[in-house]
Parts: sequence; structure tokens; C-alpha cells
Amino acid sequence: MAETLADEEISENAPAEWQQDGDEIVRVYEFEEYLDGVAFATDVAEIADEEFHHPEIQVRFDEVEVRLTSHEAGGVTDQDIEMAGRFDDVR
Ligand SMILES: C[C@H](O)[C@H](O)[C@H]1CNC2=NC(N)=NC(=O)C2=N1
Repeated sequence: MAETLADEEISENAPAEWQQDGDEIVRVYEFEEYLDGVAFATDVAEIADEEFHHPEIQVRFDEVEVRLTSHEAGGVTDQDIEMAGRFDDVR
């Protein structure tokens, strides 16, 4: 099982726009158009399904909030950090 990262490791390795919130990392992506946010959420979900590692995705009128944690490990792991970067790449 993957090892959870210490707060300092998360801070050093998470992509710039991501924040730590307890046992999760989170980013809110802003969109002008609601359907653009929905399309982005679908892109995120496709990556998550490929990797079998699933974020919490909240689609709102003008933003999409994505939260990552490794449930089985009980915190943030390298896989969450890597996924965050992949989600940023499809923004
Ligand atoms: C049973 C467990 O949920 C599965 O093995 C996978 C599915 N997707 C997952 N997603 C996330 N974020 N963390 C997990 O530990 C995880 N485990």
C-alpha cells in the first residue's frame, strides 16, 4: 500500500494551484460556462477511471471543485499528487 505524505511533502510536491485540506488536496477550477465545467469533470472522471483512483468532484454553476485523497492509505499519497497534475493538464 502506498505511503501517505507528510504535510511538508504535500506542500513541496502538490501542483501550485492545489491546497491541502486535512487528508485531502483540493483545487477549485473556475469556468465561464457551466457546460465547460461539466465537460472538464468528465475529462477528470475518465482519467480517474483509467487509473482506478477516484476524486470527489463537485460541479457548480461557475466552478468545479476536485478533491483527492487515497482512501485505502488514509491520506494524500504520490498518486494523488500525480493525478492533480494530470487534471491540471486537461483544464
Ligand atoms: C476499494 C477501493 O475503493 C478501490 O480499490 C480503489 C478505488 N478508487 C480509489 N480512489 C481513491 N481516491 N482512493 C482509493 O483508495 C481508491 N481505491
